[in-house]
Amino acid sequence: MDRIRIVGGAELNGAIPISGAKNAALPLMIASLLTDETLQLHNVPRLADVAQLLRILGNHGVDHGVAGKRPGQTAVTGQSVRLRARHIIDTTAPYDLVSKMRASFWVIAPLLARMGEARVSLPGGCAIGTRPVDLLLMALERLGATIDIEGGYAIARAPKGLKGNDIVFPKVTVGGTHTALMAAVLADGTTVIENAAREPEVADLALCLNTMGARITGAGTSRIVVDGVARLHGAEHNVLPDRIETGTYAMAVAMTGGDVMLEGARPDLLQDALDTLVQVGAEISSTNEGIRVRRNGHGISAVDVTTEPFPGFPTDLQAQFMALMTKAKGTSRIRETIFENRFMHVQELARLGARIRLDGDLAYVDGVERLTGAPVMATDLRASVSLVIAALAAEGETTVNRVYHLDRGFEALELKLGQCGANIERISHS
Ligand SMILES: CC(=O)N[C@H]1[C@@H](OP(=O)(O)OP(=O)(O)OC[C@H]2O[C@@H](n3ccc(=O)[nH]c3=O)[C@H](O)[C@@H]2O)O[C@H](CO)[C@@H](O)[C@@H]1O
Ligand SMILES: C=C(OP(=O)(O)O)C(=O)O
Repeated sequence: MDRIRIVGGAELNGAIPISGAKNAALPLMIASLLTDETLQLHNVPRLADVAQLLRILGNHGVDHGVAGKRPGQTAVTGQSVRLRARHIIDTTAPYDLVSKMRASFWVIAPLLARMGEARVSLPGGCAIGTRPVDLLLMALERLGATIDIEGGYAIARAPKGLKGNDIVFPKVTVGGTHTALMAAVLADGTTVIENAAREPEVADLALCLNTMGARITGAGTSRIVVDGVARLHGAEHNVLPDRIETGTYAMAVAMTGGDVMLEGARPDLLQDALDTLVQVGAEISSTNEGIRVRRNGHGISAVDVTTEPFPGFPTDLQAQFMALMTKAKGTSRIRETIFENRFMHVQELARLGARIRLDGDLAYVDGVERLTGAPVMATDLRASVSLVIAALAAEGETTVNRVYHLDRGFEALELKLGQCGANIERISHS
């Protein structure tokens, strides 16, 4: 298993190209199941999750190919992926595939919409908490599907097709909104999704679906209206930049000090997190090139945050922000409201000398003068990168084990940080 070795203490200076968003690329790839024509996606990050989803889609009959680089794509980021689901050969997504990646459960919606049936293994929980799908199934039922749970599988059937209807989500769910959208686009009549997730990745999916011939308005707001169409066609679409990767590197610069241009990053995708970083003591400016993050000289201050659905502070940046707060002046209170167990990084940060107390969904982080390197273990994707951020500012050497978590969501991490001056290397073990 690969490990990452970091010797802390170096400032970050230079430029980091921001990759396409994992959490947009995955539902966009799944949308290829909705048409028998080709969907070509550009700016798809090279990640383990993308490779795994290609395997899952292949099982349903999707042909794929990497279609070559576009001008402007660098060696470090992105690939263009061509997907064609000319024939769906299997409407079952088995346990051994779905259990490896939660987002693959979303295939249930396009398979049902196009084929009238889908049999998809329930995803189960993961390190950050339970990952329920009751609201995703509720959305499909509202569109006329029958749902049976048998042998660990959700079996959705709509032999006469789906019918547009109102779907009111009792809480904001990104997966639920993706599911509702992908089912409603081919339903007969109009669907109104109330309390829809406003995450940019939902709007990106809707934009792509509209390019494929769907009729969706209001994506990016909490009320989305979908007028169903009989069929969708092929399209070409650019995946939007990864706001979580952007925020992660912004926090790394705030942690180490320095001056880095996050190329291609869009401030509108993470305004709340950027405002928080300004309160912490970083300087943030937006240019045509991207977002410039600087911190020179003075230290960082403790700031409280609460994770919330978009446009609030994202749960996917909570671990990274906690790493930053370990060296802030004062005590920061960090409340996690989306996942009940997303504090697995706390005990590993403690190994580097962080002082953090947990009380239910609240973490109290008392800033310390110095962190010191140690061997640490990644427990999930964002937790693992929080350890990298802490290690960059720790004295001495840190080894981050279980790097496969990082490879799920951070493209060329050691290259991107290394070219800005970080002392970081991957130690490969075959
Ligand atoms: C709103 C939110 O921040 N969602 C995050 C969530 O999306 P993801 O799509 O995984 O999760 P949801 O947005 O669906 O879940 C939001 C909340 O709703 C609950 N829920 C969800 C579905 C369901 O059927 N029943 C139910 O009760 C969840 O337990 C959770 O507390 O994790 C992703 C990966 O970390 C993040 O990128 C998303 O930003
Ligand atoms: C936890 C994440 O991914 P997933 O929902 O696929 O587990 C994430 O993107 O931070």
